Amino acid sequence: MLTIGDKQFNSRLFLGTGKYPDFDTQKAAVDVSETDVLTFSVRRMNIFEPSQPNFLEKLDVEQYSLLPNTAGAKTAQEAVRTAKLANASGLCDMVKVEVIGCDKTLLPDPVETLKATEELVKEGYTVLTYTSDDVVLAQKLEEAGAHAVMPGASPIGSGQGIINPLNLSLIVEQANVPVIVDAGIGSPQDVVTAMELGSDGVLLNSAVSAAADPVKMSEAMKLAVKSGRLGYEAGRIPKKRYATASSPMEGISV
Ligand SMILES: CC(=O)[C@@H](O)[C@H](O)COP(=O)(O)O
Repeated sequence: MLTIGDKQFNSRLFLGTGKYPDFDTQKAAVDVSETDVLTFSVRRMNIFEPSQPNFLEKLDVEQYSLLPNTAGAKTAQEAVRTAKLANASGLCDMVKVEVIGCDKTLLPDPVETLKATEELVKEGYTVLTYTSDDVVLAQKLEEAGAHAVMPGASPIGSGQGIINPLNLSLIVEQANVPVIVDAGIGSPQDVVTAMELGSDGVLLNSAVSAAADPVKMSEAMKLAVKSGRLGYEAGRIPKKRYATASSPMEGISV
C-alpha cells in the first residue's frame, strides 16, 4: 500500500493519459495497468465545456484518483492558477506541480517549482512535485510541504531511462515522503531499476502510449513495478569481486 498525504493506493504505477493512438487503446492500456492514479494536463481538458471532446471520455474516471498536472506552466503563478482551475471544476484536491524552465529539454524550473509547491501546500492541496534529480532541491521541496517528490529519470518523453541512479538513490535515502520517479522512462528495465533503488512508485506516459503495442507495454510496466518492488523488499545479495560456489563443498565427505 502506498500512502501520499491522506490518500492510499494499491498500485505503485501512475499513468499518463496523453499521446495514445486512439481512445480505445488508451482505455485498454489503462485497464490492463491496474493503476489507481491517472494524470492529465489541465490545459488540455475542456473543463468548462462539456460539449467539447474530452480525452478521458472512454475511461470510467470514478474508478481512479485523478492527478491533474500543471503542464504548460512556466511560472509558479501559472501553476497555482492551473491547479485552482482543476480544483474549481471538482476534479481533485491532488495536483502534480510541473513548472517547465526550458522548452528544449522540458526540465523543471527549480525556483518556480519550489514557489508553486509552497503556495499550493499552504492552500491545502495534496501536492506531488515534478522535479529534477537534484538531491538538495528534493529536500527543499519536502521541507516546503510536498506530499511526494517526483524526480525525473531523464527528460520528459525522451525514453532515456535513469540517467543518474546515484542521485536517485540519495533522494530516496533522505526522503521522508514518497519518491515517485516521473518522466523519461523508456522500458520495463528502467522501471525495475527505479523500484529496486527504493522509489515508492513510477509515473510514466510515453513509454506506454507511444509503444508499438501500448496494451502489452502497459502490462509489462505493471509487472516491472511489482517485480522491482518485490526485489527491493527482498534485499538483493551484495556484489562480490570473486566467485562463490552456488553448491558449497564444505562438509561433503566424498
Ligand atoms: C503525463 C505527464 O505527467 C508527463 O509530463 C510525465 O512527466 C511523463 O513523462 P514520460 O512521457 O517521459 O513518461
